[in-house]
Amino acid sequence: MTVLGVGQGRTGQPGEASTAIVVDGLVKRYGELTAVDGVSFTVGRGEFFGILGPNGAGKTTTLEMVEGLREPDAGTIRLLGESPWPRNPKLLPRMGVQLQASAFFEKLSAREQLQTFGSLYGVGGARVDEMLELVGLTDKAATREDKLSGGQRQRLSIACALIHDPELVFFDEPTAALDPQARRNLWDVLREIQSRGTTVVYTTHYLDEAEILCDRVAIMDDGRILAMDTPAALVRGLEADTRVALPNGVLSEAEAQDLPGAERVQAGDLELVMTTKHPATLLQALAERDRLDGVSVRTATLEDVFLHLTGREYRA
Ligand SMILES: Nc1ncnc2c1ncn2[C@@H]1O[C@H](COP(=O)(O)OP(=O)(O)OP(=O)(O)O)[C@@H](O)[C@H]1O
Repeated sequence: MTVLGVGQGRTGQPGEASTAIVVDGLVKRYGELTAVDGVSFTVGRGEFFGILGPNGAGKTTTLEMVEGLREPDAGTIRLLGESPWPRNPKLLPRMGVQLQASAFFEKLSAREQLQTFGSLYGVGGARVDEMLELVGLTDKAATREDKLSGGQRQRLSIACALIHDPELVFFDEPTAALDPQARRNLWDVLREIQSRGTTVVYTTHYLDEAEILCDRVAIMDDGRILAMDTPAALVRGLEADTRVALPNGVLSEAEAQDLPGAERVQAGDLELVMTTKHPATLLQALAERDRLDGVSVRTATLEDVFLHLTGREYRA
């Protein structure tokens, strides 16, 4: 396992000032079950850090302990240099936690929800408008929260978590149960939040999404972190083959076998699949022969990393 040290993420500046979170040896038991089993990680300031894993991996329990909502059985947590447990009032203005949509105040419009949350921190007015704009809800400002779509409600709950301009925000599965388009819209919002310098810690069971959004990820299973690094480094560490496929009829099997870089060739019903450790060589050879029509290239993903780590297919 490769573990990046303090501040070696986006900031590249090692040292205490660049550290937002330090978690060491976290344990949580529910009766016989050890839901979180010795979890340690560090998040640098400004980093977008993802905790990934299938259902029941222990992501939410970990997040709730880090947020100060749940007491750990063992281990230590420092958030912005402070301990979040027992409830630490000094941290509250500096961190944001996305509440479940069910925690909205009843019968209020999107704008009123934000104003109400804002008033708890003494902010309002322009900041409310700015947040509506950030999450793309300006034209829904007057709409009651229970009349918003699932994606819009998620975006409103993200805006509520950000209303007081925290240094650090936590999102627990913000894109769960959204359709693909709504998920993508939310990715833009999450990226924008990060580009403003906010540290983001989020959980997801969508590995493809984490690969796109996160600076670093921790892959969890059965209460433990199995690997932690940038998505690219985790995938690179597999040294997996690249799969280059052409629709049938573009190239014969014999021609494919003669191509430089094509290590294995498999003729299927619909396509011819070549696997290679040298995709550039193989693609160049195909280009020279003018055989790139309909080509598809698949490199390894975090799902392959999960398979490699656990020996089983990833099931979100
Ligand atoms: N309050 C609780 N009491 C007893 N067991 C719990 C409690 N909360 C969680 N668990 C169990 O602890 C394990 C980890 O749950 P957790 O919710 O942290 O996982 P998760 O990775 O967030 O999963 P999901 O993606 O489904 O939310 C699961 O087996 C769950 O059933």
